Amino acid sequence: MGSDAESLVHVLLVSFPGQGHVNPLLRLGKRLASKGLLVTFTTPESIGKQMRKASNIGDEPAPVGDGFIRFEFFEDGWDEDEPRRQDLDQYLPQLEKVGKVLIPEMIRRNAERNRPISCLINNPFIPWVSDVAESLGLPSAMLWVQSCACFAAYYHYYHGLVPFPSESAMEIDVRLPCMPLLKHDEVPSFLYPTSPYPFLRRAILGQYKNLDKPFCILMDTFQELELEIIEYMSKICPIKTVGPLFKNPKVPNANVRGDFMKADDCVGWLDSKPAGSVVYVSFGSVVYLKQDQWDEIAYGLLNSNVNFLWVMKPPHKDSGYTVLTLPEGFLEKAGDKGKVVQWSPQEQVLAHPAVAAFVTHCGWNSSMEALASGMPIIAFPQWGDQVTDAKYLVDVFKVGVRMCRGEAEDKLITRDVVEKCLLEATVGEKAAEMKRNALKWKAAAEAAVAEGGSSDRNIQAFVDEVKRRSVEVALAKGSKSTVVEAPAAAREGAATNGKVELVSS
Ligand SMILES: O=c1ccn([C@@H]2O[C@H](COP(=O)(O)OP(=O)(O)O)[C@@H](O)[C@H]2O)c(=O)[nH]1
Ligand SMILES: O=C(/C=C/c1ccccc1)O[C@@H]1O[C@H](CO)[C@@H](O)[C@H](O)[C@H]1O
Repeated sequence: MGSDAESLVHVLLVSFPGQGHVNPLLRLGKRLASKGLLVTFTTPESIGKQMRKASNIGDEPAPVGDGFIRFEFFEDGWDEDEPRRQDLDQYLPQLEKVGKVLIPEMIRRNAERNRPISCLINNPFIPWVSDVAESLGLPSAMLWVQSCACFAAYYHYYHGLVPFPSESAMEIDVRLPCMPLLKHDEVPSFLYPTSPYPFLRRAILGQYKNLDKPFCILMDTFQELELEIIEYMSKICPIKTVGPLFKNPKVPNANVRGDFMKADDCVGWLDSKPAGSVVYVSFGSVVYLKQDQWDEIAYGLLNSNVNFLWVMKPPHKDSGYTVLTLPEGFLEKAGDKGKVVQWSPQEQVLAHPAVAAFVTHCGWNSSMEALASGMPIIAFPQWGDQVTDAKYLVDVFKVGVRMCRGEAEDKLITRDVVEKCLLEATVGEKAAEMKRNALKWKAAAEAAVAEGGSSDRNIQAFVDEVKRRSVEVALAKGSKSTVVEAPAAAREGAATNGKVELVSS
């Protein structure tokens, strides 16, 4: 590795191996690199393999702005085709067991190769990363990859601060400070007593058990979007909002991406469509609908007569899902009005002038990408944070219409409802009003990440703090020579050119 990269303060980003987690952490990594850090991104090799195949990930550190980003993956201890990876109840403990050994080894290896790590950053579902940092005397931070509203909901649940739906009172509404009243089915659904995903509730609440360990909780949201709840929770936890992370004003190294699948080409097809004439339909990387629901959506799309781009990702072979099919003759009937792909370049799609609205499962990444692209949505949430995000997108941010309330309702949304929602979001006064609101959020998002905006200031403050702490870490370890760009406070009385040289004892 070039000595340029070796002289920079080095942070290690450890990601849960899900697309909705890798994307925001990698985007944060690029942002930190652009501000002059050396960033190493790691996640299990099973995903590393897919990322290398689908995206442009080389062996050398990639230059990003003033810094660099590089990748190192770790083995999770299971065979390549181990089906238990799809069962998080088994996989999360395995990841913790292996990660607690291999991440310290990775950190030691990097120190031996003249790039000592000064800080660890993880995303939710793998809260043990802050234990690793603590055991090695390193600072850690956590990137919360959902909304601040969801963060607050989990916080109040964990500390038992307000009543939540329980077995004896399933349908109670939940009143949280600085938030609209949440109906029982608008609370993050992992908290329902009947949730089929108790392992995800455990994983997320594990993060709250460890919440005193990270010195900073970074959030992929922005001050202006969730003002009151961010201010409220910031008095309790060391929160810094840094989103929307996907909107990087300086677009440093757009080649570094973390897709698990190569995106199909659909931009040429979009180019051939009139402005505001296409509905984009995607349910993210994990949600998988039932065949009868898929059929209703298909007929709703045909009957509404809109142009559509529909993502139909293949299920993982060990997921237990059967492959969805389209109704017979569907593609012929749609003709050039419709395009079906396995994976889309979503950021480009949402920014495309042909796209009028987005039917989304309301994962937080998709929600932020839509808001920051000025894209009205049609909410089709299923579980977890998605049901809360849908509430906010429709009733608080006012950029969408609701097509369903979530998986727990167990209700087939018929083709008539699908058609009605598609038309409501694309034609008429309500559609125009949602578009105006969406464009306001787009402008606010751009201002937040622009130089001097709320998220940009927070990123810069975080980078300065990491650099300051790296000096402390190096001193405590009596480590080998590390040159850092010193933050203003540390510069006083220090060496020339704003650099501090620490020499090993
Ligand atoms: O065809 C697709 C579908 C999704 N995404 C990306 O995958 C991520 C999905 O994250 P989200 O939180 O929306 O949902 P999840 O997949 O975690 O449920 C987002 O960054 C999307 O831009 C994409 O690039 N192409
Ligand atoms: O990535 C996941 C969940 C992955 C999973 C779940 C069950 C079995 C295997 C893998 O969740 C998504 O995370 C996003 C960020 O927290 C969130 O916004 C999306 O709604 C989730 O779908």
